[in-house]
Parts: sequence; C-alpha cells; structure tokens
Amino acid sequence: MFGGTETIASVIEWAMAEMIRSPADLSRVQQELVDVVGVDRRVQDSDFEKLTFLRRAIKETLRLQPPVPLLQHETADDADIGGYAIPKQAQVVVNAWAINRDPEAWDEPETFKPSRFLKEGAPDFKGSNFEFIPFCSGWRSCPGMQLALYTLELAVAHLLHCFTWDLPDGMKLSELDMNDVFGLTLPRAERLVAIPTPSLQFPLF
Ligand code: HEM
Repeated sequence: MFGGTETIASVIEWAMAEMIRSPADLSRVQQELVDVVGVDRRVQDSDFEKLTFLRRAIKETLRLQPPVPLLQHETADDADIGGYAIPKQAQVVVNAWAINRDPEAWDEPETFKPSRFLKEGAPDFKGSNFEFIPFCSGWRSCPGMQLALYTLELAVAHLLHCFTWDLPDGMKLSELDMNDVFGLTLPRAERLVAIPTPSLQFPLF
C-alpha cells in the first residue's frame, strides 16, 4: 500500500494550490478561522467541529485529487455488474479519479467548489456514496481514513490560519500549473511554490 505520508503530503499540496487559485474560497476559509479561533492563539482540536468550510474544502480537494486514483481488486465470486459478467478472480481496476468527476453525478465536476458539500444530502466518503470514493469502500477501504482526515485538517488549518499566501514573482493565478502525473498516486506535475507572510498577532516560534 502507498505510505500514509505520501498520500497526505500530496493532498496538503493540492489543497493549498486549489485554494490559492480560488481566492473567494481561500478568503472564506481564512475568515472562518479568524471567527472561530481568533488571531491570538493557534488552532486546537476542539475548533474543528466549527471549521465546517475548511473541512468541505478538504473534501473537495479529495474529490478532485484523490491520491490513490486507481483501486485494484480481485473478484471473490462471479458477479454481474451493470450487465457485464465478471468472472471469479478477475482483476478489476476502479477508476476513483474518473468516478469523482463523473458529470452525471456532479454539477460542474471539473470546478473546485467546496460549497457543493454544504447542500443537504451531499455525498460523503464514508463508503455508501459510490460517486465519491477517495478512501475506497467496503471491507478493504482505507483503515487510515480518520488519521488522514485529522492530519489533513490540522495541517491545512495551521497553514491558512498562521499565514497569508502569495504566488512568487507576480505570477498570475491563471499561470499556476494544475496538471498532475497520473499513475498509482497523483502528485502535482510541478511543485507548488507560494510565499507565506505571518498573519497572527503573536510570535509563531
Ligand atoms: C489522504 C490520505 C489517504 C487516502 C486518500 C487513502 C486512500 C486509500 C485507499 C483508496 C485505499 C484502498 C485501496 C484499494 O482499495 O485498492 C487505502 C488502503 C489502505 N490505506 Fe489509505 N489512504 C490515505 C492515508 C492513509 C494513512 C494515513 C494510513 C495509515 C496510517 C493508510 C493506511 C492504509 C492501509 C493499511 C490500506 C490497505 C487496506 C487493505 O488492503 O485492507 N492510509 N487507502
């Protein structure tokens, strides 16, 4: 299995890139952090329950950039799926990346839009909404999901609460390369380079 660290590092980088490229969402997440946490202390575990937009921005990142895009399994028995006969012990590859962007399931599937998850009945990734499967589903789904979510939320919350972020050398948002390298994992084709400026009213170190 791919390391938990590589998957998490990739999603943190994608989340930062998606938000920098979407200033309205970035400013909504940062305002939420100021409203919930303030500017004179750091984020704590007890804050996460109230950081609803930040958590949806991470969900949306996992939809667009699942770090395990292809799920490889073997059928235990003969099966019939959508009229296709799949024999026992067939190798089946599920393209989670394509499913998470299926235009029949998602409105504007290519657009980073965390607010889609604010709607009543929006899909969740706990395993029963098959249009959204960044952690797969069923008894071989990711056992590290809760740890991964906690780590992702904590890291991104600190990065966005403690700093404001700018692209280097007057680079425009439209120039940010959002290509990936498609394979067993889904890293960015070009590393994200962004300049942090401290934003809190106390020394960070
Ligand atoms: C954003 C972070 C992560 C994502 C999106 C993710 C996603 C996945 C997916 C999709 C699978 C199933 C693969 C398949 O069915 O072919 C999986 C399996 C697994 N993951 Fe994760 N993972 C993440 C982080 C972690 C972490 C932090 C750990 C451990 C600390 C972990 C441990 C595992 C293990 C042990 C399996 C194999 C389970 C089995 O084969 O029964 N993952 N992960």
